[in-house]
Amino acid sequence: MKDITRAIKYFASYLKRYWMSLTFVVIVTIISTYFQVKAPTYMGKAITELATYLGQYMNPATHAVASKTPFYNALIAMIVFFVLTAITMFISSFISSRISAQASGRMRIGLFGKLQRMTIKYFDTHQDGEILSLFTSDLDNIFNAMNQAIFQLLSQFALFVGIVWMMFNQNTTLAWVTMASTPIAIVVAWFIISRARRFIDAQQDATGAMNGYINEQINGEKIIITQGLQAESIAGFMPHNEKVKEATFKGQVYSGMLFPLMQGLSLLNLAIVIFFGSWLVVSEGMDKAVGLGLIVVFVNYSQQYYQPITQITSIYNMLQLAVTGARRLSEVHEQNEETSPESGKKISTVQSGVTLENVHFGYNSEKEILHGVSINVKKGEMVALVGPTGSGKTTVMNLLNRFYDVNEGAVKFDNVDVRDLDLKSLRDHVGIVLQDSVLFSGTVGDNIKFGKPDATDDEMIDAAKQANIHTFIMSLPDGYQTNVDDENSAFSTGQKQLLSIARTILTNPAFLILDEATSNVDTVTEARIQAAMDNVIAGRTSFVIAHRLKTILGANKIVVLKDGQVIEQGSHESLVAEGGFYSELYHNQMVFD
Ligand SMILES: Nc1ncnc2c1ncn2[C@@H]1O[C@H](COP(=O)(O)OP(=O)(O)OP(=O)(O)O)[C@@H](O)[C@H]1O
Repeated sequence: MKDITRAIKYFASYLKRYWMSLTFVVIVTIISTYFQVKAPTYMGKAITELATYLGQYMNPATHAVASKTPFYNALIAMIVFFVLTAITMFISSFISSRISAQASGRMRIGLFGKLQRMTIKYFDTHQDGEILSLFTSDLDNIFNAMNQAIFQLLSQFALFVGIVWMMFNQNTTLAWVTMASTPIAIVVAWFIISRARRFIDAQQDATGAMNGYINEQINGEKIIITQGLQAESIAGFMPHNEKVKEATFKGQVYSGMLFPLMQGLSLLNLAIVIFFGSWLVVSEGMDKAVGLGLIVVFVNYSQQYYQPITQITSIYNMLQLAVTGARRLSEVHEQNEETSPESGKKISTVQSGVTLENVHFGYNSEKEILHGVSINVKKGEMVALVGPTGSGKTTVMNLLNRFYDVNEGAVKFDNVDVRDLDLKSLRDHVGIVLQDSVLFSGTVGDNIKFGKPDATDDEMIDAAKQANIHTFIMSLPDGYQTNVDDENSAFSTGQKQLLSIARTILTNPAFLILDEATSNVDTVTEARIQAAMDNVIAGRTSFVIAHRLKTILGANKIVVLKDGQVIEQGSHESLVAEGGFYSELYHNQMVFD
């Protein structure tokens, strides 16, 4: 019930701007239903008039006065009503499709916009596939429901009410006879739908598990090939496929049963209606022509009567999926967004330095990761952070850029707490080169200009030269115009890092964070990256997280982090002389290098 309230709120928030169009759809649907349920009465009238005409025509006494005009009039009225039904249905379906497309378009924009305002925590705690499925399966389910189910629900409900109303208007006894089998129809439809739904749910679960397996195997394809495990991989796939096949088949069997069964029930009902109708006509001594007309009218209503029951029960599944989708999207919209203070201080450069003051931090309340960390980076200095894996180096970087807020203590730029700084201004002046460099679709030039789209070509080339990547770019078929998606220009990890350094150089950040930018590359590329890093660091206040200690020998200060605490800090020489943890780390690495 909570889900339904949430879904209604979600739909209402997007649909309220279309209230005029929606009201129009409701009115047109009611008019359309009126035409649809009224048409059979003219069909009945046409039959009555035809029977009357034939009676008069056959009788020599009335032969001369027999006229087909009333029959033709009723026939024309019937056709007009059928045509009007079709036209109004088309209008209503056209407008509701437009509303659905526009509303789901807005939902998509709303979701994408929301994601752009979300905290890093959200992305750290949700898988890519999970986020992507909000756009693919959830929004699709919502669109389908809005486009088909809601319109269907409205029109079928109106049809049901209209038919019942018209039947009672025409003949109460026959109306009850037609409706007598309703409970059976509802129970049958409900049983089949709930069985089918169980298998459809099982099918979705099995498909999810199968996709997970495929994803894992594709990611590990290199290991599978090198270890010759292809046959095992296929063997592991088989049970997943089998489960999907079974559940799909059973689901289809049940949902496929619904229409034939309802059709059968409807035909049985038709026979009952004809039987009782004829009995009624005879027992009430009705006029032959009127009685015939009445039976024709009820034959028609009885056929139409089952349609809403079948349709409404069969769209239940679609509605259920849309309710789930709306709940999942509402949950995203309820997530915290990044906050920037009302009139946050703006920064343009680093005047005195960047400091962490007695910082305590944990990603969640159960586990503290940093326990009172204090680091001071003076203006123009390069400070390097080293420490074993899991010691909290990346966490420090996350706090410097305000991806997360500290629990205790403070991160300060020129003695101003980052929480008091304008967030955009902070991000504009902090440049980051991450461990995994990402290229966006577009050209090499677009990628370098990503952070500063209005940069001139000369500025772009200058940044690429400083990043040691210009010569490589010029060797590509289209130089800076080369598309990064082009399969002939696949970029190595090192080249991606150099492009990412060029991108950072172009934004000319006041404070620079380099996160393990030299891991995963060969020694030649490492030397090029080192030179590029030296260029980007020169004259800037910077903070480097490095695993390869020789890349940070020139740092003004090295801070050693262990288990979330600073255990040593000083210059390379002084730390080596101290003979502590750093000294041991350095000598161990020198052996391997
Ligand atoms: N998003 C997160 N949510 C919860 N815990 C996290 C998150 N990111 C990191 N951690 C935990 O915080 C601790 C410090 O991780 P961090 O990534 O800062 O270490 P690191 O020194 O950068 O390690 P490495 O050298 O391996 O990159 C680890 O115990 C890790 O499991």
